[in-house]
Amino acid sequence: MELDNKLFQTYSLDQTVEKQTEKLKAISNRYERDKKFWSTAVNNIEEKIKMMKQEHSQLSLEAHECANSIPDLNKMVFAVQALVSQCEDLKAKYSEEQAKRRKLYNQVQEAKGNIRVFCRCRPLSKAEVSAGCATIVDFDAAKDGELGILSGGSAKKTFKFDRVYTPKDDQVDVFMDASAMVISVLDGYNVCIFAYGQTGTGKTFTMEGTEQNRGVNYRTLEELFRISKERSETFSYNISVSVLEVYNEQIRDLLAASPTSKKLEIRQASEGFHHVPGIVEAKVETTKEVWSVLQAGSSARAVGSNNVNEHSSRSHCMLCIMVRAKNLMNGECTKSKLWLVDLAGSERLAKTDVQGDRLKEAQNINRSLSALGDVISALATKSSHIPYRNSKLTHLLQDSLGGDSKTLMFVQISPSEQDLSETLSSLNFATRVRGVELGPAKKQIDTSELQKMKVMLDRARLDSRAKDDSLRKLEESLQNFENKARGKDQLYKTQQEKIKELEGQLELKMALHSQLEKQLLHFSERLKGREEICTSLQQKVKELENKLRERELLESSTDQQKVKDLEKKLREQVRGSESHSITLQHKVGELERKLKEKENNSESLLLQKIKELEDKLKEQEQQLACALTVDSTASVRGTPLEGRCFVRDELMNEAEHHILRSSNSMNRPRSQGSISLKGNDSLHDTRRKRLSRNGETENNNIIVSTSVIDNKGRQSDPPKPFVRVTRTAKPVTNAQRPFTHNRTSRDQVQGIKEKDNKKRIWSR
Ligand SMILES: Nc1ncnc2c1ncn2[C@@H]1O[C@H](COP(=O)(O)OP(=O)(O)OP(=O)(O)O)[C@@H](O)[C@H]1O
Repeated sequence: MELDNKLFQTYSLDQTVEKQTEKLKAISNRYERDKKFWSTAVNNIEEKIKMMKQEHSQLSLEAHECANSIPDLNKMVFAVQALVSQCEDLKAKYSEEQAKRRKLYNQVQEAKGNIRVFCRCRPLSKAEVSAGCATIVDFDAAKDGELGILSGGSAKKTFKFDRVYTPKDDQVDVFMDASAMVISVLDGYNVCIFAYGQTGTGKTFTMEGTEQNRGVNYRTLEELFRISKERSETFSYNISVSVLEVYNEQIRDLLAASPTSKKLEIRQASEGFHHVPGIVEAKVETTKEVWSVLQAGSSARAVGSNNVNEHSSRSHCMLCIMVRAKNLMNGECTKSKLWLVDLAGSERLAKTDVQGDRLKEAQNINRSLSALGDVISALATKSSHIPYRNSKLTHLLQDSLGGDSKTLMFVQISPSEQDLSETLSSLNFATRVRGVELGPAKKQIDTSELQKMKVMLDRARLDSRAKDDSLRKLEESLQNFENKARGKDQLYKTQQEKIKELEGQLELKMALHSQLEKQLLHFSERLKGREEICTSLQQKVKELENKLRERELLESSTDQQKVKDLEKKLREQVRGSESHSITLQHKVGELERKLKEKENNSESLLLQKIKELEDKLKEQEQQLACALTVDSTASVRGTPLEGRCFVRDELMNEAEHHILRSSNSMNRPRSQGSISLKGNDSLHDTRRKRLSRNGETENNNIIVSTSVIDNKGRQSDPPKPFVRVTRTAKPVTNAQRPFTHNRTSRDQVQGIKEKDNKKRIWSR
């Protein structure tokens, strides 16, 4: 019990310890989790505080800056307003100045003459030098635009031009003077630059040039792009290029992808604007594109010709640069043309020298060049009719030659004495051209753009309104900025408050953290104490278990020994009882036999006794009858009839018992008396001994013997109240059973016999 108690206590202690450990584990886990959480939270808060402090300092700086910058901003706004108004004024002044500049420029141009002639003399070619050709050109007064031709040895013929270029002057020098004329096309004037002269005098060299020494064409376009870029804020330009060739009075598009048989004709689209429908207008935006376009035209010119130089000298190469300009300030749109023409060779061919196609070519060239001369003559004489349509060349140049346009002529001459006549002829033609007085150039305003200009004007108004709005918005944004600054101040204050709150929270959490650590230490100490108790208890339990095992071992060995001894004794007793039962059975058999004999002898004696008893009975009946008469008188006094009957029955029973007792007393001493003396007593003794040892009573055993086997000899289930008895009765050996069984059967037989005797007695 102690062990059990101890075990139970240890078990309960274990359980409590386990629970406590679990609780402690949970607490420690929770603590660890909380610790981690709080440490991360603390770190986060610290970082946030740092960030907020930084933000705070930044915000405070910004707020200070904002506060400081408010008067500056006000100043800036005023300055911006002033600048806007100044800008408007400047724009107006600029446009006025531009107009004035253009007017003055044109006046200068007009003063110089709208047709300007530059004379350029090529150097002697190698062939000419090797041939020992002498130079007939005098460049002494070239800077003053004077050129002397030494015709024969006598006299020097002088020619005056706008510029005279010596063979030493390069392409840059030539273009520098031409560029002023070129810029006019961007201002909306039609311009024509053409090179006139004898074959091989350097027309193509001046206009096209080479890749290393690029000519007027390329440099013109380059300059146009440069100036258009410069003016990109005030003007937008759209530049396109067409390359044509007039050969044998036929126009050929040199930029066309494939040569067509269809003849290109000149059409008048509007007043002062002629064009060739169907020609390619290549839009160029870079100088690289220009060069590729010019190269394409140059290569196309050579197609179908055996001798490139010959072909180029027999056709007019015309480069048309179309400029669409838009003044972004006033919305003025212009559409102007710049013709750059490399004319065919101007040499006069003798009719007898050439025939056939060559003659036709020469005639066509002469016709076109004389048409050009006629046009110039007409322009010089201010004729009402200018014969532009006499040739394709003049027809194409109609818009850009004379009238409202500006013209520049390069008269190319050879220095060689061999080409003297042709040089003089060219110089005379050039002098004639230079003598032409043109009226003031007229700007080619694009009338179709008038509507657009109106729209532009409206847009400009809208823009000015939008600017006003933007100014208002600027003011509003300034106010917003001020408000933001105030809001930032407010935010700064709230953030400071938040920081304080967070610091307080942090302190609280730190205190909680330290408290939790203390709790953890306390719990860990308790846990250690419990663990020590637990280990000591476990040791005790182990000791007790060992003791218990030892005891169990000892007890089991002694019990086994006892059981073995008892078994031995029991076996011996069983053997003794078996031998005894066998002797008893023998005795019973003898007794039964003797009984039968005695029954036979006693029957006569019984009959006598029965008679005696009958007599006695009769006497008693008589006495009873007398007594009944006495009782009848007594009944009158109140004795119940039932009571009398009872007395009678009692008497009868008594008589019966007497008879039975007598009969038994006669039978039993002989039949059962010896058994009770010898067999039963000894059996009872042994049984009593066994029962007394087992703690049972004799009666119980009797009950067992009667309860286990019924009258019919069948074994029935024992009644429930005797369950314990039947269990204790089990050790009864098999040797005893026949005895009990015999005894009961014998009792039954005895009972039956007694009943028969009674019946017999009563029947008698
Ligand atoms: N100013 C110059 N400096 C150096 N060389 C020049 C100059 N002018 C012309 N030449 C050279 O003279 C030669 C003939 O020139 P170019 O072909 O330009 O003459 P052209 O008048 O165009 O002839 P064509 O009428 O046959 O076309 C070329 O080889 C060219 O390089």
